[in-house]
Amino acid sequence: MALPNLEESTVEELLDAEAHVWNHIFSYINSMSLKSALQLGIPDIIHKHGNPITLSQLADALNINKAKTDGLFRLMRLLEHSKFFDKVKVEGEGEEEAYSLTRASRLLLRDEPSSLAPYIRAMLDPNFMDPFHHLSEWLGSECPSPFEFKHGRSLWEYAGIEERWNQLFNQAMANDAKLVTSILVKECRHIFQGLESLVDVGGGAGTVAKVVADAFPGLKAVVLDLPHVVADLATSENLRYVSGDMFEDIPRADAVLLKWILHNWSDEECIKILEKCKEAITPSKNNNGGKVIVIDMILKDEKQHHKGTETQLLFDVLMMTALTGKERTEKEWANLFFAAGFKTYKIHPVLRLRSVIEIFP
Ligand SMILES: C[S@@+](CC[C@H](N)C(=O)[O-])C[C@H]1O[C@@H](n2cnc3c(N)ncnc32)[C@H](O)[C@@H]1O
Ligand SMILES: O=c1cc(-c2ccc(O)cc2)oc2c(O)c(O)ccc12
Repeated sequence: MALPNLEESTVEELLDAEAHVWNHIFSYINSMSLKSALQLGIPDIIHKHGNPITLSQLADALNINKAKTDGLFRLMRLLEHSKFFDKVKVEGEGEEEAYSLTRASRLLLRDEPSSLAPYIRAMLDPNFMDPFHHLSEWLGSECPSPFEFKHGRSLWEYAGIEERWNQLFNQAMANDAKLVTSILVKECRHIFQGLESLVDVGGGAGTVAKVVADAFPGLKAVVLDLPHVVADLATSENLRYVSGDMFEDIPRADAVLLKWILHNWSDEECIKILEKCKEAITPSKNNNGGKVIVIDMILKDEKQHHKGTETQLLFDVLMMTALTGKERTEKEWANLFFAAGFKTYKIHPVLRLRSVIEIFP
């Protein structure tokens, strides 16, 4: 195939290439505009207003400097373009326009059970974004990750000493867990039905374990996580926290859950974790147990130009930047499962970009 040559390109092709570069350079303005809208509380204000809100009503509610109303208009115009807000006609003097929420901005509401607001706040915090400035230097270094290159210690060590960072990270994870679990208990009942015990390894604050234990009476859940995550969390009737290290010991149970764990780690580390999980599971007593349940992405074939491919590739670079992990294709997953001694697996592609994978010894 001939290489694209700028001298032989049409004007149209040249300008397309320039726009492509500009969009990539400035895509952070999308993130920062979203962050500002959240900081200002715009989604909550529109929601509280009850009806679509005009620009002047929004400016009044925000109590901004009135001379900056045009700035607010321009911020809203970009976010409307990115489908965070809709503009609708309202009755009034003349044909006034007003902003309403979209499904995406409903996910930013403070009191929405599946709100992603804390997730956005964490991920767009300068401390979280810093390691991405060091990707190229890291490639020439001996350091395990750009995160460690920037912060001088691994993500888990850093979380153990930087309490504000730890809180932001755990809240972001709990945020995602809420959204995922609301889908899991609807779409994946057959995976949990009949289990009497479940260990959520690296289960964070216990968001998933709590909802699953409540949704399946008779199931007792244990959350295993590092001391700085679970130290102060209270045990309840069907949920217990264990502080420990999954590379050392995992409490025994009918099934083990690994949500957003394996993509944090290298192949060698994953095999060690999976071997520990295999030791922990009680062979099935015909109660649907004796398995490990993995929730992670399965990389789509890049050549198919699947709509979610970009998101999956972004997560892959995220895992490389934050930790020593990666996103994996089905073949790469299968290799890990077999290397750890598992015999079969079953994929349930119920979460669009992520899958629930049951693996059996
Ligand atoms: C990406 S978070 C996922 C949290 C949760 N599973 C979820 O999806 O919301 C990874 C979790 O693994 C925990 N973790 C890291 N190293 C661990 C270890 N050696 N033993 C147990 N948990 C660990 C972290 O503290 C963190 O809570
Ligand atoms: O969504 C995330 C984000 C991170 C993350 C981002 C930026 C940093 O400087 C550190 C970490 O880490 C995640 C993670 O480890 C995971 O398993 C799932 C999601 C995310």
